[in-house]
Amino acid sequence: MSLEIKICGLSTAETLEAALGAGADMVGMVFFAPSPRHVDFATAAVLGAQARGRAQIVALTVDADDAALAAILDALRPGMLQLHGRETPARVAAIKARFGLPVMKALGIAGREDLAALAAYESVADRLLLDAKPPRGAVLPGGNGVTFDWNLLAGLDLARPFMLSGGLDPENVANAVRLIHPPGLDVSSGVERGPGIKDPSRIEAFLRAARAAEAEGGARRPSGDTPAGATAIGAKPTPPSPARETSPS
Ligand SMILES: O=C(O)c1ccccc1NCC(=O)[C@H](O)[C@H](O)COP(=O)(O)O
Repeated sequence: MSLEIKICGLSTAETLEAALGAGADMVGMVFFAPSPRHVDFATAAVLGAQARGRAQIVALTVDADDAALAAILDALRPGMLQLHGRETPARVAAIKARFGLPVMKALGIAGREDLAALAAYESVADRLLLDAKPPRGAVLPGGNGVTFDWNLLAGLDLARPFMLSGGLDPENVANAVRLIHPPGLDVSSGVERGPGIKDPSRIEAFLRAARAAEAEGGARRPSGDTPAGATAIGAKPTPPSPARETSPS
């Protein structure tokens, strides 16, 4: 399976077009009012029509109830739901049963202990999004531009595909691909020129860098086979790049 790349938090026709034109596999729209990337239903309907048939459309929600989910689905008509709140495995299963869409569950990773939650979710979700845990005091559960120690995922072998997420950008994504060979990548802040303001040139640069690293390293390797240029898996943890200064507007 080739590397799947999601550009998240798109909110304008111009930046959505940049992501689609640059070959994004998935495009995410955020339905979370405190986010600078939040889209209203009218905008969602327009962006959904623009993206349909060109990439997987992902609706991103946070602890939304069934009525809110139904309204979002009616507006955006997504192909996938991303649950980025405290949804339990049972809630994930209930949403799948109720709405009949593939579900990607986001999980926050800060330390090895956070990997314990993966098993319960990989049995109910179609895909996992492994994001950095929000920094203390963060307003948003995601989209914070913060990385975590990617070495924590060395040799990770899940029953479901996962997307590496959190603080990725055009400058660091190649190393993430070489180190982890993730099945998927997800980015939001790292392709913006300010909170919620996507930058077409950074979207294009991110996709270009990720695809080049994928071509260089090929498909996912068994653990222990570290390609040249990458930090040896299991070596001294790669210090996360400094959290980007992002503050929700
Ligand atoms: O992006 C947001 O504003 C957001 C708000 C509330 C919940 C989740 C949110 N984003 C989820 C994503 O999938 C982001 O792409 C992911 O957290 C990575 O963000 P970043 O570190 O900025 O690349």
